[in-house]
Amino acid sequence: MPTILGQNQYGKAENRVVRITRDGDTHHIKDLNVSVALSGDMDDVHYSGSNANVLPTDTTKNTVFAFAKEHGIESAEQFGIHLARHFVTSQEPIKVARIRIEEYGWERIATSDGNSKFIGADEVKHSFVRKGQETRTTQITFDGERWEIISGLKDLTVMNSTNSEFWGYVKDKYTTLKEAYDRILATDVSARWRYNWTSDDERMPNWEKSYEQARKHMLQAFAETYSLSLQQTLYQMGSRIINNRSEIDEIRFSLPNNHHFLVDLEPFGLKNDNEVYFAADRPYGLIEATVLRDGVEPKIPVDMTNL
Ligand SMILES: O=c1[nH]c(=O)c2[nH]c(=O)[nH]c2[nH]1
Repeated sequence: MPTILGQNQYGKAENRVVRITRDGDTHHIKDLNVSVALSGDMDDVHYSGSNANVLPTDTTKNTVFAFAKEHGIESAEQFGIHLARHFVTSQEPIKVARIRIEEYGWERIATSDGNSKFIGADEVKHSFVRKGQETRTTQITFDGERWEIISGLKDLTVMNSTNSEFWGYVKDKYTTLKEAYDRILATDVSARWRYNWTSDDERMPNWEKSYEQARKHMLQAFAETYSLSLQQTLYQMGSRIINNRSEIDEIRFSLPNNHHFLVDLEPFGLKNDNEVYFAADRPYGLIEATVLRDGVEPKIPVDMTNL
C-alpha cells in the first residue's frame, strides 16, 4: 500500500528556562517552560533520512537559552515572538514555528519584621514562593481516649536566587560536583507537624491560625537563612516553627533539591553571569529530617512526609 506523509512537526519540548535579572540586590525571576515545534520542507528526512533541512532540536533548545540571555524575557509573548521569528526567517526550509510557553509565577516572601511591602528588607529581594496554593493536609487518629493530630502541607514551592552555597563536602573518585558559592536554592516543601494536643481535657489549638503561622514561619526561615546546605535550611525552618508555636512539638520535612544548572553560553559567545539557568526536574537531591522540641519522643512516621 503506498503511503504519504501527512502533517509533521518537530522541535524540543519543555525547555525549562529560568532567567534571573539582578537589579542591584533586588532580583526578578522569569520561569518558563518553552516548547518549540517547527514545520516546513521536511519530506526528505521522513522519506529518505536526509537531514539536509533539519535544524537539530538540540539547536532549538540552545536558542531558547541563548535568547533568554541576549534578549531577556520581558513577557512570554514577546519571548515567543522573538523565537518564532528567528526560526522562520533564519532557516529557509522552516515555514511555520509554533512556540508554546507556560509561565510559572513567583511572588516575594514577606519578612519577619512585618513589613509586607518588602521595602528595605534584604532577605526578600531574592526569596520567592511559587504562585498558586499549596495542598494542606491533616491526619486525625483517635483511640477513644487520646488524639493524635498530624497536619502539614505539600507542594509549597520556594526559591532563593542567592544566599545559598554548597562546598566543603566529601570528595571521592566519583565526585564531579563543583563547589558553589552562589547558587539557586529551590525546593517543593512537604512537611508534617504533630500537635501536642492529645486530650479533650486540654485546650484545643486554633487550627486555622496554627496552619497559617506554621506556613509563615517556614517561609520566613527559608528566606532569611543564608544557606550552606539545604539540610541547614531545613533545620532552620523546623526550629523556627517549634520555637514560635508552642502547640507543635515535632515537624518532619521532605525537601527535594530542585537543581538549577547554569547554562554554558560560551559556545555562542555569550557570558552567563548567573542569569540563565536550566531547571532540571530529575534526578533531584532529597533531603529529609525531623526537627523536635527537646525532650519529646519522635512520633511522625519517617515515610509519611510525602503522602
Ligand atoms: O544542599 C545540598 N545538600 C546536599 O547534600 C547536596 N548534595 C549535592 O550534590 N548538592 C547538595 N546540596
